[in-house]
Amino acid sequence: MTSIYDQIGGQEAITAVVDDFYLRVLADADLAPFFAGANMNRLKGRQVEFFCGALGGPDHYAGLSMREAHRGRGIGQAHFDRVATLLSDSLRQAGVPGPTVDQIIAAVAPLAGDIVSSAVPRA
Ligand code: HEM
Repeated sequence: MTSIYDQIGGQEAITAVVDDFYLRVLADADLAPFFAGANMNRLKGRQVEFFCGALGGPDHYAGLSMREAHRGRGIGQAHFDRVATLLSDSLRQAGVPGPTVDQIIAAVAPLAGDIVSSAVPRA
């Protein structure tokens, strides 16, 4: 069976989606503060590698585990859900078919267990 990675256009497509995704994240007043001081180019590179591996493509991800990367950042479930919504918007914008978008969001949803560390979303 063709991987989601191949279906959506491989690394080039994922790079475009990740670029668009972080534009949306940084434009969101609730999410932007989490990324103050982040090296966005490095983060984008890691995110592209992470998604390539997670969606069935080549796995060159050498970054931190999801738990290590997000520990102590006070990320609530509402923040996670907002990030998932923006990712979904970027995927649709890139022309990824709805059912495939749903599959991708379903694949990342369980990561909340490692990423969310605060029950109460930060105001
Ligand atoms: C689908 C969910 C998510 C995935 C797949 C993901 C993936 C990643 C990856 C791959 C890294 C880089 C780790 C490294 O440097 O080795 C990272 C870092 C980070 N993530 Fe996430 N993340 C997700 C959700 C979130 C959410 C919901 C927030 C906050 C609202 C967030 C905030 C951050 C921050 C602040 C960093 C560190 C940036 C830096 O200073 O380098 N992430 N994430």
